Amino acid sequence: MLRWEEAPEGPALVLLDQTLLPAEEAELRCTDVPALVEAIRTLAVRGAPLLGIAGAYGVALAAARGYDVEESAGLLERARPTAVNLGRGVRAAADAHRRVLAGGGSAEAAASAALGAAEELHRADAEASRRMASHGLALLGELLPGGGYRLLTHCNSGALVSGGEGTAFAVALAAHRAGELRRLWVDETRPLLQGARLTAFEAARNGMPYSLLADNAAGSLFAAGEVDAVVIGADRIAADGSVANKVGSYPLAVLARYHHVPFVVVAPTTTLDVSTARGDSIEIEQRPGREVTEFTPPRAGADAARDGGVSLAPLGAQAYNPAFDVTPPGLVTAVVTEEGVLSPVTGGGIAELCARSRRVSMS
Ligand SMILES: CSC[C@@H](O)[C@@H](O)C(=O)COP(=O)(O)O
Repeated sequence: MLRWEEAPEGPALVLLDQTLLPAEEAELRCTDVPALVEAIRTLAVRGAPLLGIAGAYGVALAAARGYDVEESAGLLERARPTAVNLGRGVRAAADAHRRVLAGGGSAEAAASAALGAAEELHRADAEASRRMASHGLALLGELLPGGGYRLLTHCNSGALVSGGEGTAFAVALAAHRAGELRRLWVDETRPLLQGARLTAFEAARNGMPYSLLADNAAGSLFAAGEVDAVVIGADRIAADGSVANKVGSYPLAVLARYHHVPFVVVAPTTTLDVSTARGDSIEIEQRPGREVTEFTPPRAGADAARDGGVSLAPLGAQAYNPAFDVTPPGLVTAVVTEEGVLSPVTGGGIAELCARSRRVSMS
């Protein structure tokens, strides 16, 4: 969903602008770091794994175009706080760049090392996605031996956020290809509608049986016995197994527990963060209140910050708009990574997965 482009006037990072989906599939060419930072803040590029990849390419872009790499890395890393992948991707490329310079290499060689780190991260994420889909499908087979799954998902975790086919969505897609997906329930995911705009778009593209629901309809769906499992992604998993993901994930976990339905988190090991001890230490991004009080339809050239949208509330209404919430490990049935499945979710298990991944992944 993004690519590096070499052009006579210099390199660019080309993104599919997710703010315009599903109305329009348009590309956004970032030729400098401020443009990429803006694309990250406005969610033109989004989702934990892709943020890591974009951040790494951002450092490569700064290096290739002769900007101050350390300063650019700082700007990128601070663009959004919750997904641990962003800082990780940025640091992986910045470290590669720094190592070459420290060894007496040229600026060109350092830039090429930063690009190599970004490409490696991109490739490794595609591979992780394949392995998560396979582990996740096997897990569903164990949890739901009857087959014919009705899966509920939240936000967007497919190819739009990944070097491959995604995280939780990739598991649902694998179930579909295996002939075992009876229905994908797609939460619309207020206020920015990643479910309605993006997951439904990906489900339709893949010919999956899906239905969209307003987030507040989930309770009645569980009560009607229509959900066999919840599958969601993650933006950061703390050392104790707490899972930060799109706001609205935690209420689904509570519902799932009450209704004895498995709640499965699918995330690459690059989303595990053992340096954050507990869920309440995870920084939760607070977004502008107007995302709740106004609606800006996806359309070419629209910019919610500049144009505003259609008012949904009285002028001057205050709003609470956290982008993420945290689900405690006790409510999570399993965490599926490319290195295997952890169930039950414990701090020791997270540390073990993380240690295993260090051989293949980044610090
Ligand atoms: C692999 S997707 C996991 C998460 O990144 C996803 O569920 C999510 O919360 C994305 O939030 P967003 O604010 O759209 O970047």
